[in-house]
Amino acid sequence: MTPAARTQAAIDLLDQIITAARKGGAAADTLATRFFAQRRYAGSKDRRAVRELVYAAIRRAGDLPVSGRAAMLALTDEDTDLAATFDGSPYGPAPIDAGEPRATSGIAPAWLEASLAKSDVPLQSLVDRAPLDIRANSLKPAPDLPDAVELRVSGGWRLPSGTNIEQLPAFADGAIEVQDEGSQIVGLALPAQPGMNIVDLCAGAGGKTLALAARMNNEGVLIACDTERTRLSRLAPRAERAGVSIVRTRLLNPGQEADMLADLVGQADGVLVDAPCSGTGTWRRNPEARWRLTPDRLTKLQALQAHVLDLGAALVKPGGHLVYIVCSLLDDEGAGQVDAFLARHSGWTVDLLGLPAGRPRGEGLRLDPGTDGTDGFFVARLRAAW
Ligand SMILES: C[S@@+](CC[C@H](N)C(=O)[O-])C[C@H]1O[C@@H](n2cnc3c(N)ncnc32)[C@H](O)[C@@H]1O
Repeated sequence: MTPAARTQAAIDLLDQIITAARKGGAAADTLATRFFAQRRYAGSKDRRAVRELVYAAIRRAGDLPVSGRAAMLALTDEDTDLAATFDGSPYGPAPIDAGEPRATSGIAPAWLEASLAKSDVPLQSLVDRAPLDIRANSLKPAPDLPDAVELRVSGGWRLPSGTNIEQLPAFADGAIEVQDEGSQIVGLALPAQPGMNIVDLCAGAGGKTLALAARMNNEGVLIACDTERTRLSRLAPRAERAGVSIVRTRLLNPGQEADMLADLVGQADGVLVDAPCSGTGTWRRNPEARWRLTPDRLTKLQALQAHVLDLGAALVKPGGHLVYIVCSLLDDEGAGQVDAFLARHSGWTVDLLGLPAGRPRGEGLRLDPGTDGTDGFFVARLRAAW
């Protein structure tokens, strides 16, 4: 592909991403995969170049751009080579008209930037590129990763960006899992020992479940729940690959969770509530997610967070732990949720957390990309009365 054709391809893909963000369609990564599957003529260098242009344009635009062309034009202000590809050549974009609309640069839509500021969130690095972190699975022999750099968390490693992880023998053997350093760190907040009875209430595809199972040395009971069948169904094959046999999955029906969890009430040594959230801490990985969030969606997420916290609390046995995690930096989803929980439930106390990253925020700790170099998280550990 010519440089101009790559620019036009990036504009076309951005148009699809913008439409999907507006209408609640597929994520950018999924759209990119489909886009290239339909354009077999694009070689690997073309695909990489187009992806880079697309993600640079997404990262730069704080709010939903009016079009893919407007998003790309915003990049041309600092990139004269890119501007030169708007040359009207076959397969290339039309020449730039003075006064054409350009996407405005920023970190997030104005309402969201205001919420982040209210929560004292350092805005720098929120949409930077994320590194590639893995967790070595202690249930398997130590992986051979000559180019890896050790992280602050035991068993955590950073691989050179661009590593094709799925082609590493250690991945096929279940000796490593992709997991952001911050995610590994906040998971440590739940005491997990061999023989314990633990519930991972919002397990998803099991990123934190598998880390818990390894810390339990695959001994005890680990019940992984979720309301999303597709996500939860990805856990069993991952567990098998990782040599984990203590996980029992339980698919919950939204609205009927309490009934479906009734047999577990008051039984768990520990419950992890890795709650559904806005994902403001993971924009490095899904930068277009900030175009999708609305105040109404945020309000609904907050109600869901309070709901899953209450569900989780009921499962904890006297003296047991409830750990609340969100990959959001907003106080309304983090520290504020824990304050509201403590106001609703008497008899719970808060444990001080000593983790290798993060700073105190309300009754918990917050990790942010700018300060910690991890995805953003809030975590708090609560203890049930004896
Ligand atoms: C942040 S994600 C979990 C990520 C996962 N723990 C991991 O480490 O990869 C939140 C999960 O909560 C699930 N969820 C939403 N509502 C729920 C509910 N009422 N009960 C249980 N899980 C729920 C979502 O389907 C989603 O998979």
